[in-house]
Amino acid sequence: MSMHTDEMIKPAVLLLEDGTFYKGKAFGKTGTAAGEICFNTGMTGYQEVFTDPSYTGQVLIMNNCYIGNYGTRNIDTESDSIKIRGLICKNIARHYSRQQADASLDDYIKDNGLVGIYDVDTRALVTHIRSKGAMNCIISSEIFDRDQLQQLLKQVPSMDGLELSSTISTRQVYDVGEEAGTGLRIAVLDLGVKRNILHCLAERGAHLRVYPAKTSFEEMEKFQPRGYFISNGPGDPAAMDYAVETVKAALDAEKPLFGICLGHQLLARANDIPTFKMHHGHRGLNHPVKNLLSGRSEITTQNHGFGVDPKAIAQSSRVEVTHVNLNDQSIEGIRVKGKKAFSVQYHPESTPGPYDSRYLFDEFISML
Ligand SMILES: NC(=O)CC[C@H](N)C(=O)O
Repeated sequence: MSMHTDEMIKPAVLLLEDGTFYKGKAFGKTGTAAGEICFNTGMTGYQEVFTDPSYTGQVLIMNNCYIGNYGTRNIDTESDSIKIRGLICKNIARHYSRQQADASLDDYIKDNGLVGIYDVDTRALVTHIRSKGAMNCIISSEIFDRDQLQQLLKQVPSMDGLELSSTISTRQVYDVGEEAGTGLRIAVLDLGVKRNILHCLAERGAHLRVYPAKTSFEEMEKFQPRGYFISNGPGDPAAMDYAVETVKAALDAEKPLFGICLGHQLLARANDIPTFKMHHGHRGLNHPVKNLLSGRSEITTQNHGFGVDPKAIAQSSRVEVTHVNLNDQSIEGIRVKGKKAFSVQYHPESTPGPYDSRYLFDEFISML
């Protein structure tokens, strides 16, 4: 049980690149944090979202008006630590209730050294970003001077053109899943992989070998994998030529390949389809997507700020669209003609989110 008393309430501030300024209250670590501001519309799953490596470098607004209601659990994580740079909320739950919880969100955030601001009008803030688009921001519970904050904010790099995967990818090669027997060896290029993706593959009998972001195709071939998985991850796919080369080599070798989110963007790039920075991205648990091959719709989990160019795909002789977003018609899935290579922009592993798209893991496993 976590209690806040009035004496514990300290001020915090938020400044956006366009000068928008909010006063709120501090929680988590006392400090300053800056990055690209983005918002997630999910009503549950905050801990999985905070630990998703694809959020590296971002300050996150949670749209749900209360965060922390069910505390935190040591196992509800998508990586070994919180990856969001900072957190913006309307309310932090003063009490949490869940029998299996290990800690309050407040304690968890403090332990992870995350700077947070709450009591911000998040509805107004999200509406602002939806109309003005993605931009950088700074939050602080130690610096309150706007000029000083503005100076610090100017030093924060734009997400456009930023390569981040190599900063958070595994340093060492490691194995997950069945090691003796099934022969379903998959080489995983870790660009910031979520744990549940590895779990979804391993529970289908795969033996995974997970490699650092800058591993070459030749190096991974030594494992003699039956297929390649290209993971999700943070940053701008346009700044990742090294990974595009790896994907191209896997395609040239006719190896089955599955990509999720960043992996999808890289599969597009490997086929000369450029990516672009979206206005404010898709982040939530209820994005409707239509599978054009089956005619079925899925409710999907999403977390991306870049997309693949629809015009280039329409003109491509190599790639075809398999999934579209029913909200804005953006490209959600592609496959490479004549090859066993496909990818989706959304997150079939969900966590948090619905299980509608788990069939994609079955399809990849059956390709092997
Ligand atoms: N979840 C992801 O893999 C995100 C991919 C990429 N960093 C984007 O924001 O679009």
